[in-house]
Amino acid sequence: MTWEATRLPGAFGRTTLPRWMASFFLVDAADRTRFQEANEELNGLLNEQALANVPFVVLGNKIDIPTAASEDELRNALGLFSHMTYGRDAKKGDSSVRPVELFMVSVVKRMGYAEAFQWLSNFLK
Ligand SMILES: Nc1nc2c(ncn2[C@@H]2O[C@H](COP(=O)(O)OP(=O)(O)OP(=O)(O)O)[C@@H](O)[C@H]2O)c(=O)[nH]1
Repeated sequence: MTWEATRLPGAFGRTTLPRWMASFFLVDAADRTRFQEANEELNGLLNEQALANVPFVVLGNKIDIPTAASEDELRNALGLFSHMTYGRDAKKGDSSVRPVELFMVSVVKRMGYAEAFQWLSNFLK
């Protein structure tokens, strides 16, 4: 589980935050024992004022493991159904929804994350 990287803003302190362009949150989709912990950590970050307008790419990793959670299961476990997102095909511009999206990936098999970067590129132009 490698969400420590997304905690980096805290290390700078609230008054000296750099401007974040995007946040990546990597969850081990094959480790259901840590889904609750991941849910709390992610929702804490989503509620950070400094990250309010930052696109969140949530990566459900290790989908090459047959017992890994499905996208729906992980979305539900992380509470992502409650966050309105732009959707996979939508573009930047609708300020009423927040860019938070889940992508299922396998880092070792190099699967899935190209789509995530493609989606993110919609918000960095
Ligand atoms: N099967 C599979 N293994 C992976 C994948 N990505 C990383 N791993 C392996 O998972 C192992 C542990 O890595 P992580 O899950 O990132 O764990 P960590 O962040 O170091 O440690 P924790 O925070 O304690 O989970 C390593 O041996 C990685 O090679 C993947 O996509 N599929």
